Amino acid sequence: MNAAGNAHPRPLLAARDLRVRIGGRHILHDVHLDVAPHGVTALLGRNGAGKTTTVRAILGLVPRTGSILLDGQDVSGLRTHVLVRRGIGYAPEDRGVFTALTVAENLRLAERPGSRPPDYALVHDLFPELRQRAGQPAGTLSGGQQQMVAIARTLLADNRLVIVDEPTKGLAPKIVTEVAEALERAARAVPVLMVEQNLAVVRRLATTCAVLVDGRTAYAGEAAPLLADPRATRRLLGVASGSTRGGQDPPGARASAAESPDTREAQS
Ligand SMILES: Nc1ncnc2c1ncn2[C@@H]1O[C@H](COP(=O)(O)OP(=O)(O)OP(=O)(O)O)[C@@H](O)[C@H]1O
Repeated sequence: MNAAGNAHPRPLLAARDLRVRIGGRHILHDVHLDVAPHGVTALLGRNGAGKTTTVRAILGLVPRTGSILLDGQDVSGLRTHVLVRRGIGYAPEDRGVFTALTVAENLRLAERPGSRPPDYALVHDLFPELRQRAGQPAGTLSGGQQQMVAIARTLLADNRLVIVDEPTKGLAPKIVTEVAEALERAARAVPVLMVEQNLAVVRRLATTCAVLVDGRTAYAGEAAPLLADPRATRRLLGVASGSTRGGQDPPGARASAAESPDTREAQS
């Protein structure tokens, strides 16, 4: 219960009727998404469903319509640099690491004059390797280490929401576990919106989720009931929930919210 006596606290970020059109093509039609004020919210969907575009729309990196509230304040019309100043951190799918700069220099880029001092203790506790490799050019790091730099940067800045896009993509299983552990601990400090196709990672980290199908929200709610329903995950994500990786289309599989009577439909 929150102070108002509601079972569901106000979402930290609430996107409604988010639409994106690029080059005359409708990429997002009607996305709505609530990011919980605590822990990890997962954004799921098959390849090409619109997950990255949704994140980019929230950040103002693509022209969008619809409403976006951050902590109840309308931020729909704000440009990216203003949203960043308002405390939205972003670790993009390509990690956005400056390869010619050292690890320490990459981290220093996240420091924001005038806001609270960067929490290097937290970052070095989560990612001890980054302290050891402080003087190493980031371009010589492994993919997993670069991912750690990208996540660490979002934690150093004084952010109230961190968005990570496919943090475990392409990583070896051992590194996936390390990144998942770090995110789990990071989410105790700041709420996280995570685009992820590794359902084992989603199961471990996310309490709430939204599933996109063809640029529309097809499910929004608790993650556990969805992941416990192999028929629903097969329909919406293209895999049975016992599988590790969502997002791939098995032959003959077709995600359709309309044909999912046992799956809670998205609510406006
Ligand atoms: N700049 C763009 N120009 C044209 N089409 C685009 C652009 N960006 C995305 N798209 C298209 O929009 C659709 C959604 O792409 P998006 O990257 O958001 O999906 P996704 O769910 O993140 O996919 P993936 O899991 O493969 O990363 C895809 O069909 C993609 O080809």
